[in-house]
Amino acid sequence: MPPHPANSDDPIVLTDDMDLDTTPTPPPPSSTQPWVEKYRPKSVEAVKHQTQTSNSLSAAIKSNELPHLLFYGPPGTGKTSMALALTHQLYPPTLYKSRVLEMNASDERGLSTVRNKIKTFANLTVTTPSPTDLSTHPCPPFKLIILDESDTLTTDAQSALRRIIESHSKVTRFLLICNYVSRIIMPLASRCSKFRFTPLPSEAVVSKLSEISLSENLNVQEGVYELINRLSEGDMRSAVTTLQSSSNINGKVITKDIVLMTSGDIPAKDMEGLMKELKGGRYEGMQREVGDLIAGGWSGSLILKGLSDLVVESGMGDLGKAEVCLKVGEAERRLIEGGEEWLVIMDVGGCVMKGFRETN
Ligand SMILES: Nc1ncnc2c1ncn2[C@@H]1O[C@H](COP(=O)(O)OP(=O)(O)OP(=O)(O)O)[C@@H](O)[C@H]1O
Repeated sequence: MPPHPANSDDPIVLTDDMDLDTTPTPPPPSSTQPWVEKYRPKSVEAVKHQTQTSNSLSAAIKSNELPHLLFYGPPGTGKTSMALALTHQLYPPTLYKSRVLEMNASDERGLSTVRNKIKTFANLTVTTPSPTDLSTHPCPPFKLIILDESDTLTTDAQSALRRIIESHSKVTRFLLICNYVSRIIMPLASRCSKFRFTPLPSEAVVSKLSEISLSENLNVQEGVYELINRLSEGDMRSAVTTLQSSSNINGKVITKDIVLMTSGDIPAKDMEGLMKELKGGRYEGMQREVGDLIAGGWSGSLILKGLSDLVVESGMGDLGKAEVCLKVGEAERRLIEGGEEWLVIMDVGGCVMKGFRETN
């Protein structure tokens, strides 16, 4: 393929490798489908916790008017789900392909993609909706381009995108999705209404997991939801994936041990011995327990994670906890630099022991 012209105002040339077919591939049978897809919210109202955003978008759907949008926030908080729900509520299925372009910028980060694929789609003429289409969907008089992971676009590509947004605003709206809003250049960000997605609180995670468990007929044992919530740290994708992986391993019965096994964390009972020795201030016991964990195949970084989680939940004083957190940070760095695992963990263990001693 010949190189694309450097000037963004040059004519666009359609080439064979310019794939504008946005027809979704048929989903796999629901039994093999990843649950994150199977249970993806179908409407903006069904996206949990991001209430301000859902309310604003519901109003936009009713008014049939939409500004350019920028969704940003940490992974697994519902940005892509909200964008897809919005487009499916706006456009009838028959016109979806000609009105909506879904792209992942991290696959195609360069200037030529922005200039060609996006600009070509923005220039396409659209068919007029039939009365039936309009009876079920608002079908606004503009196309919509969803650009996921747009913070991975190069600065040049973002500048080109800004110019395209300016010149095509009458017929095309853009919906940018990213994790880091600070990586979007100001002239682009300032043209969009920004919506911040925040990590999901435990009620939202537990509610979603309960809905899935009910639908999948799972027998979820006590404490499992709370454990998955803690492990997923506000990331719903991670929470749903952990539940599905646990079910893949153990069928319909989900226990805390299975969850821990799939999450890769050290089971609490394996850390209990070490915590007992640390609380009791027994140095030799600590040496033995750390040796056992390492001999059991657990990596230094997992032992540190398990240790810091237990310390944070323990009754140790705040000052002691703060010192342990600093020590763990330093220990992680030493491990990355090739420090000897046993020595690094023993050093943290000494700090934990001191924290408990000073608390008592
Ligand atoms: N707020 C939410 N309410 C309900 N389900 C959610 C929510 N957020 C995420 N999920 C679930 O997690 C899955 C992944 O969410 P989604 O792809 O929307 O996250 P994202 O914020 O776009 O993440 P990333 O930044 O990694 O692309 C969805 O399929 C859905 O099942």
